[in-house]
Amino acid sequence: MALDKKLEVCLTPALIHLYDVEQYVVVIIDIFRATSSICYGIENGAEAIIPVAEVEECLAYKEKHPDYLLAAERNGEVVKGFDFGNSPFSYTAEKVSGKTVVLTTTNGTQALYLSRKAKQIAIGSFLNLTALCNWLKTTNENILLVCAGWKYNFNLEDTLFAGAVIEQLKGDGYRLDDPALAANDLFQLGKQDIKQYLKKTSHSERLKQLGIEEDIAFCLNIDTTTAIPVLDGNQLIKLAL
Ligand SMILES: O=C(O)[C@H](CS(=O)(=O)O)OP(=O)(O)O
Ligand SMILES: [Mg+2]
Repeated sequence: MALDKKLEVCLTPALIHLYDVEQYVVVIIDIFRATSSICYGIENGAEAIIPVAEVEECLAYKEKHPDYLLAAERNGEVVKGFDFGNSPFSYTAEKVSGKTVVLTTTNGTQALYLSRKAKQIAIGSFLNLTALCNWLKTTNENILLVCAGWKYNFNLEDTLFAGAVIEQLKGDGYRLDDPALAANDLFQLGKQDIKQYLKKTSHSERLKQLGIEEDIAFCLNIDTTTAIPVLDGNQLIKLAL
């Protein structure tokens, strides 16, 4: 089979300048917790989630749209005065159905901003893993998996998830780069028990100290949703299939 499409991994947003993102469908990955919460919110009927890089940008939206919900998180905590932060439990149908949410987080929304010129941007998490992969297979495009990492550094959970995506796509005519091969090798190490394997991550430790271990377990549930959030203009909406 001719390997005519690229399947690559950007291990941290600090490396995004190495890629010509316009040539790729980009998948943003921030397992703990931004992209898991976005997938859950869109699945639960949020009309749109508007990702912004800075807290101040959230506030500017509220002036024009008093009905929007404002979500802001920094260093794992809800920013004072905001409706909620980055916990998936804030994105239930009761809270977000029919609503537009403006969201800024420490890592995930930064990765999104830096990838904004991509051919198309989709949001990935363990929650929508198989739905995402099935759709990616139909795009017939080069794919770049962008790991949000932690403060521009590498992290295990986002890379392992990239490896899980590669597991479903490899063999479909993609040419993998070395980061993609490494991510898939990491997935082989952790796949028997992902929750156990990722217990050692520094982010699990941070969230545990904040008393939000349930968020970690929730973000590692596999295939509990099917919605694929995609960027349309400046907002994330459910991809119409
Ligand atoms: O809210 C989170 O889980 C993290 C916070 S941090 O990594 O501890 O700063 O933000 P995210 O943008 O979802 O990685
Ligand atoms: Mg994160």
